Amino acid sequence: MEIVDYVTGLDVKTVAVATLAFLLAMVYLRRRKGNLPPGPMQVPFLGSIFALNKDVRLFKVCEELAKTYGEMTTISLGLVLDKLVILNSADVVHEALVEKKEIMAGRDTTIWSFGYISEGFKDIAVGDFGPTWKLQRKLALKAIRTYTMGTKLEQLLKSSYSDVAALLEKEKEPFYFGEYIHLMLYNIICRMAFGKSYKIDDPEFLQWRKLLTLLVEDFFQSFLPPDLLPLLEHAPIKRVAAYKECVKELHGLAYKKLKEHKATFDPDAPRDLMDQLLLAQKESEEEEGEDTKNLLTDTHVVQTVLDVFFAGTETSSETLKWTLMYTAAYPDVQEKMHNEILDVLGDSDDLLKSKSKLTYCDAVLHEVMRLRPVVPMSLFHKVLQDTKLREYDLPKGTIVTPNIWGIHHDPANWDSPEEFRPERFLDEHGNIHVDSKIWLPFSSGKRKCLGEALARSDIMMIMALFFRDFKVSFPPNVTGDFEPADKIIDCHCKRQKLVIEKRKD
Ligand code: HEM
Repeated sequence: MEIVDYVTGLDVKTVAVATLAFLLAMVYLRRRKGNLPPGPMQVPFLGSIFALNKDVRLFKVCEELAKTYGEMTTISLGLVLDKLVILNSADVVHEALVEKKEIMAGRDTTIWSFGYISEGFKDIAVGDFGPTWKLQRKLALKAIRTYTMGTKLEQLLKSSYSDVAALLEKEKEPFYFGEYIHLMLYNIICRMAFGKSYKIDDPEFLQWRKLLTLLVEDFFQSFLPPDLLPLLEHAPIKRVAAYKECVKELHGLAYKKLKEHKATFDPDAPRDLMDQLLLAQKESEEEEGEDTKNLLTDTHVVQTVLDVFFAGTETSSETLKWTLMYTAAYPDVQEKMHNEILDVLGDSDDLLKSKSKLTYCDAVLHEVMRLRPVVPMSLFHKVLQDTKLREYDLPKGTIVTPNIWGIHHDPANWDSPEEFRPERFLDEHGNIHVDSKIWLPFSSGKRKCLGEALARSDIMMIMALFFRDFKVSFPPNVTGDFEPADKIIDCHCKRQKLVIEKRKD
């Protein structure tokens, strides 16, 4: 839809002239000269439109461009992002994100919609590198560890799983399985964040789900007019108003939770992630003095919890969806997983102990995440000081990102990369063997996914319970659609039906 369609009540000529003048000024100011890596032709305002319009999925386009431009490609997303350097080879990604990790740890804080939802980039995922981000990340990791290290995660996962398993058992015909996976992951995260056991039809739970799904599935899939021209934030544009309304509702829910938690907070008995963060806030004030007060304000606490929601639910649930798709397509793999789970876990429910012994299941998960990395272009990084990468100069402020999808599908890294072959992750003794330079679904370096341990524990435990109890297959005469959905930066599974039957053994 054209921007002008959104605008009501303004003289179109005035808007057009003002916009054009503003665009020209922006282009002039944002033009960066220098010795950047090569890339496809760019046109004013529209950037690399001719190369990018070949496929809506940026990761697919970048995979193709890498074949022409090699280890690094520079593209332009027009007015939103003038220059984006894509790192295509495993070696270059390592050099940039690991060897130069301090330099590559920034985030672009010019995108209006990200700034709006994060109340001025006060979260971890889009917050720029600096003392606040460091403290926030450290504390969030500490809080998350209280779940991954002990039995807490296992307990809340089991109860979310059993709610969903009861629903799955009722389904006799092929059905849209994705909804159930979503439900389970949202409920696990809600329980972890707020300690609240929602029933599946609880209005508050449904409200969380509705808002997060709307943001991730709709608003974050394209740029909003103020991302192109910040001034448009104040223009009467319907889509911007809808976004603001959605964010307002989300913040309303989150701050209500904060208020409830503060009113009943007991530092000796933290109940959930929000309490853990409040405790960390209190401790850091005591340990490091009043200075840290401004580093971890209530806004930071709320934003950290929202980060866990945003970053943790879609990613894990999409990974599980892909796992079900691949295991439906490879029944022999599924049987091997089932047998391993019976051997290791049996009828017991000691998931924590068993998880590390499920090596074949773990290899399957690695292979699914290689073939379908759900964040295939990572999150964009900002270069914090002038630097060189190979023969190219990357000035301070350049935006770079690893081409995770490309690296996972590159024949230079993987034998027959398009084949689903979990054994490639097993050594001759049957142990997991992973080269972290070429397997990077969680990215690498300073900004590496904060929730990797949590996601992997979560997914492995759900897999153990699910593949022990259920069998998954495609409906008769269906082979499954493995093409990622038409999303710009996410590798999501298309909505489709599966047959899920309770096992009798
Ligand atoms: C299968 C599941 C997941 C995948 C594939 C995944 C992948 C990623 C990737 C590729 C990034 C970008 C890293 C970069 O900028 O280089 C990221 C960032 C992040 N992830 Fe995950 N993620 C997953 C689950 C989770 C979970 C469960 C959480 C919850 C705690 C989480 C929290 C975050 C946060 C907070 C960041 C931003 C880190 C920062 O900027 O410092 N993720 N994730």
